[in-house]
Amino acid sequence: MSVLGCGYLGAVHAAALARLGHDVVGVDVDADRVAALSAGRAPFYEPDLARLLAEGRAAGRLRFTTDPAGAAGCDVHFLCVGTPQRAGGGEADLRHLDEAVSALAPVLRPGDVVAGKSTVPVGTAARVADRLAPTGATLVWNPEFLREGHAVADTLRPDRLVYGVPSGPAGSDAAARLDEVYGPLLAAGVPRVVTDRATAELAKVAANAFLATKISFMNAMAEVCEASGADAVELAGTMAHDPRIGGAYLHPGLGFGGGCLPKDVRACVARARELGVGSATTFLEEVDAINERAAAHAARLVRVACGGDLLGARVVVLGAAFKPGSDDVRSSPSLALAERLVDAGAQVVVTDPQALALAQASHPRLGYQPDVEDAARGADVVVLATEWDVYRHLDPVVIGALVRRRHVVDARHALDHDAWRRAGWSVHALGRAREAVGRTA
Ligand SMILES: NC(=O)c1ccc[n+]([C@@H]2O[C@H](COP(=O)([O-])OP(=O)(O)OC[C@H]3O[C@@H](n4cnc5c(N)ncnc54)[C@H](O)[C@@H]3O)[C@@H](O)[C@H]2O)c1
Ligand SMILES: O=c1ccn([C@@H]2O[C@H](COP(=O)(O)OP(=O)(O)O[C@H]3O[C@H](CO)[C@@H](O)[C@H](O)[C@H]3O)[C@@H](O)[C@H]2O)c(=O)[nH]1
Repeated sequence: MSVLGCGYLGAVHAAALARLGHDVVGVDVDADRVAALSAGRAPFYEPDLARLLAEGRAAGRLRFTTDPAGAAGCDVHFLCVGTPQRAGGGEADLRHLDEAVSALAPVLRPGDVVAGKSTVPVGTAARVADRLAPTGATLVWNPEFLREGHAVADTLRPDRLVYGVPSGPAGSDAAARLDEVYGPLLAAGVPRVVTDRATAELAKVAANAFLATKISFMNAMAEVCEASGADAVELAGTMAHDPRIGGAYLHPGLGFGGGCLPKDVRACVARARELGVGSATTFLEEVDAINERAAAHAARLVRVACGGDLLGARVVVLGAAFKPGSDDVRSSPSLALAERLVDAGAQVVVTDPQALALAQASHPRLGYQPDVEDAARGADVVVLATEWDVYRHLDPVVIGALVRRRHVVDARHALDHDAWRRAGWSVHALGRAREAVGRTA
């Protein structure tokens, strides 16, 4: 089988298919990425991916190429190319998908299955299916729900498999072929939902929109907590006891980033607007707006920690990745915060255990320092922006001896505030007015 697009999704998918026992060719237009993957190197940081790539190569089941003709002879093809936000608008940019479909079409044979895994606006599959009709291949939509940082485990043990298939025998045959592809997962009890293509496309978009909604809901409540003297972390903890609500994605803080949630919320807004569905448009616009406010709010906390003026203040930002366990800096809330601080006149030094190279490439005007202790030296404020374990476990006494002033802003609620206070730090955190009151009392 073939996998078109070997980024965070496709490289993991290709390696996982090889693990399931299939012969796999990965196709990507990025020659550097193909060279790295062909040499068995993961082109980005993702735990366990290098091991899976090495395994696939050693078994002779996994190869990579820049030539789409390499997909010839495969009977199942997975579309895993990027669908980023279009420059200057919220819509999804489907250019890469259209190019991949054009490149694939000449090698397709009647009865082949093309499975779209990229996240797309509802209605895209119908359009792609029309384009593929002359080839006789069947298009299914088979969205992917993996999380970066857990991508290998999520691909080999997904919560669910979703097949969006056309009606009729072609659809049933394609579903049966996907059952063979995912045989070991189904045998292990992974639930599978067979539906139409539009529902499958939306199953993915709606899941991400819902996760984003939970995060923004909690951040809105954190704003209420600050205004009223309540505590957002304790509030989230009490809500989590209700199994109808659940504790996942209720962690207040700097908000959601990455290559998925922000652009998928905006693409859903744009598509709902096109379809004339005002409720989804305005609802998700607010989810996005609350998320944008989270970084602005964190920047204000840093200003307060600095005594009201950021001009010339030295601020160390712990974390550049959009979340721990990844080197991905797409729409990283940490970097958005760092940029705001620079705008306000601060001298910002960013550190991160994995993401510095990508951060430096996309945000060249920020200062960078790979070593956390060197980064902290002479700082007026320390900001915890990405909750890597290495930052959670920093010794506030050791860091306290390096900085100029002991102010810490915990934008992810990841530090032991009592331990930091005992070491002489003033601690600032979103949605924790009571702590702030305690501090000034
Ligand atoms: N990253 C995730 O965690 C994740 C999870 C689930 C779904 N998704 C969705 O999967 C899709 C891919 O996301 P990603 O994070 O892997 O993006 P990415 O940017 O990391 O990877 C996309 C890859 O596609 C390649 N590409 C572009 N045009 C191509 C073409 N014509 N032919 C072959 N390759 C081409 C690029 O060179 C790149 O390597 C998106 O729709 C995304 O929303 C991503
Ligand atoms: O309570 C929470 C949980 C997460 N986040 C933030 O939300 C963002 C996204 O986190 P996560 O969902 O773990 O990352 P992704 O790897 O982007 O995964 C999401 O996006 C993928 C791509 O579509 C989907 O496949 C996954 O199911 C979906 O979880 C990160 O910035 C987190 O810091 C919070 O702020 N609070």
